[in-house]
Formats: sequence, C-alpha cells, structure tokens
Amino acid sequence: MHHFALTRADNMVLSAVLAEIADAYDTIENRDLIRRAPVFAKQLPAHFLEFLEEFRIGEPSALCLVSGLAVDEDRLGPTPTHWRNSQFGSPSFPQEIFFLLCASVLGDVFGWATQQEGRIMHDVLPIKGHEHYEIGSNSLQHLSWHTEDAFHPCRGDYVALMCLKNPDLVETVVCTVADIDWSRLDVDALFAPEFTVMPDNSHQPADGAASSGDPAVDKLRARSFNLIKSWNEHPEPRPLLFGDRGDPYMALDPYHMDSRGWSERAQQAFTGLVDTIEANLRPVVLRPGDCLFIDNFRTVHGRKAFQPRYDGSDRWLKRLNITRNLRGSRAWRLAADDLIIY
Ligand SMILES: NC(=[NH2+])NCCC[C@H](N)C(=O)O
Ligand SMILES: O=C(O)CCC(=O)C(=O)O
Ligand SMILES: [Fe+2]
Repeated sequence: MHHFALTRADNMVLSAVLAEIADAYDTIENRDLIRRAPVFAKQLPAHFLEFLEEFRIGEPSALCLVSGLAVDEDRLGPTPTHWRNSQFGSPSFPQEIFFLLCASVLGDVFGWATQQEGRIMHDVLPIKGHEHYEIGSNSLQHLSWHTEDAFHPCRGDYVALMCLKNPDLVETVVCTVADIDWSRLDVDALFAPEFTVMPDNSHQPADGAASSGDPAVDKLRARSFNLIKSWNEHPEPRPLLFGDRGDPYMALDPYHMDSRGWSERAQQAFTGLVDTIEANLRPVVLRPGDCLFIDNFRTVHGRKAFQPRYDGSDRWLKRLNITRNLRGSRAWRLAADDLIIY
C-alpha cells in the first residue's frame, strides 16, 4: 500500500489552509469551490503532492492511504440518518475540502445524475430499511465486492473513501491485480468482449429524488434512468480485463452479472477469476482521518456485514469518484465543465 501518514506539523499547515477555504464557501457541492480545487491543491505541502503524483503515474500500488488527518469527533456530531442534505452546514467541511483537494491532484471529480441526487461527494452510512439490500448503505448484509460502477463506460479511474467514524472497525475488503496469479487464469478469454454487467442498485430510480426543480435537468435524468433500465434488460457484451495482458486492468461486479448465455469458455474463465479474487480478498479497516484512494482499474472492493447502531454513532464515510479522462464522458455531460454524467 502506498501510504502517507500526516504528521502533527502537516496538520498544523493543513488546518490553516482548510479553514481559510472553508470560510470562503458554503458547501462542498459549491461548483466554484470544486472548479478551483486543483488551484487550491497547490497549497498542499510539496512532498505530499509528490506522493500523490507518484501514485497516479507510477502505479506503485493499487491502493493509496493518506492517514492521520485531524478529525474532531465531538465537532462532527451525530452521523446523519440519510445522505440527503448532508452537504449543507456540514461539520466535516474542512475534512471534505482536504479530501477534494487530494482527489483533484489525481484527476477530475465527477458525479452521476442517477446517484445520490447528482452530488459529487457521497455519504456512505447505514440507512434504515437498507440493511439487507445490495447497496453501500446496507449493513447486516455484506456489500459484495465490485469495481465501482463497473457497468458504465465512464466509470472512475479511482473511487476514494474518507473515514469520519468507524467505531466497530468494520472491514472494507479489497483484492488488487497484484494479488492475482494471472498465469493460472484464462486471461485471453477474459479479454474477449463476451461478458455482461448490469447497473447496480445505487443507480436505480427508487434511490433518486422526485424532482430537481429544473425541468431540463429532470428530462435528462429521466433519459439517464431509462438508459439504466435498458442496460438492465439488454447489457452490452464487453471484456472483464483490458490494457496489458501481463498486468491487466479489470472491471467486474459479479453480484450484477448473469452468466447465462455466455460461452462455456467465458463462464469458466469468469468462475476462475471470481474464485481467485474471493481467495485473495483482504481487509482494510478505515479509521477516522483516513483517506483511501482505490485504483478502480486495479482493485475490487467490498465491505463486511455489521450491526448498525442508528443512535448517531454509526460508521460514516465520504466518497468521491475521480476520472483521469473527463473528456471521455463528454457525450454524457451537459457542458465541458459540467461534472455530472447523465
Ligand atoms: N455489488 C455492487 N456493486 N453493489 C453496490 C455497490 C454500492 C454502490 N456503489 C453504492 O453507492 O451504494
Ligand atoms: O463501506 C465501504 O467500506 C465501501 C463502500 C462501497 O464500496 C460503496 O459504497 O460502493
Ligand atoms: Fe464501492
């Protein structure tokens, strides 16, 4: 794991930088703040910027952990019961800004019109009623391992998690391409465009809001949800591995895959890959003040089951999607500088 432990001295420098930015903006969803994040990021210590840049371009590891960001648990107050409206008056605004600045060094942050009301920074927290549903806000049921947004051609290069609370040390689980012995798998079959991945539940209309208040946006969002529906019914065949055959990138989400209709060889190659990943999953426990940048091309991740508390002390993470190729999704966005994929 590529790891940077922020020191007390680092935190002293950061708290001044973050407080100044926090004073100038109202919410992490403020588009001017997000737009200026790459410029603000230049105020991060140079040795820290070098560390992030090395992760981006050198690919020394598929996981990058920045630990030790100061989090005042008392200031945080209770964990929200839902992600809706948590972006307003946020007690973790300085930490959210730090998280955004780091992400902006790795690429461009973006959001999905179909997910958490088109917000850029998501909450990952247990929601009442979702306990046994396959979604990030479940709890009693484990979250199946997956590539983030595996079904979508515009999926992020990185998915990042910042931990605010994790009182029961619930384990996130990961498996990276480096953990896999590719010589034992049918790599050629996995590079063939013969596999189908359906959209996950976090993109289903039931989890979106009623109306945005803007008819043009509502119309686009409706188009987007229709696309999700059609991909559910007729997923497009594509490969599970891509890039270099000796050191591949991967994109899969077995919970949302149905192997009926695939060739015998594709099915066997898929089963081999899934079994290998299952055998190599390992835990990463996020602690308050940890920011984990997961290379979404080289890692699958999930989360163990846990008992939700619903008393304000629940596990609470923030999440960002990051792309290194924003232009790749231009056909799906309203404008060059609009960060929402419809
Ligand atoms: N196997 C899956 N893809 N499960 C859903 C993953 C969680 C989803 N990314 C969310 O925001 O809730
Ligand atoms: O809760 C975690 O540790 C991971 C969450 C996750 O993977 C997701 O929400 O997509
Ligand atoms: Fe995820």
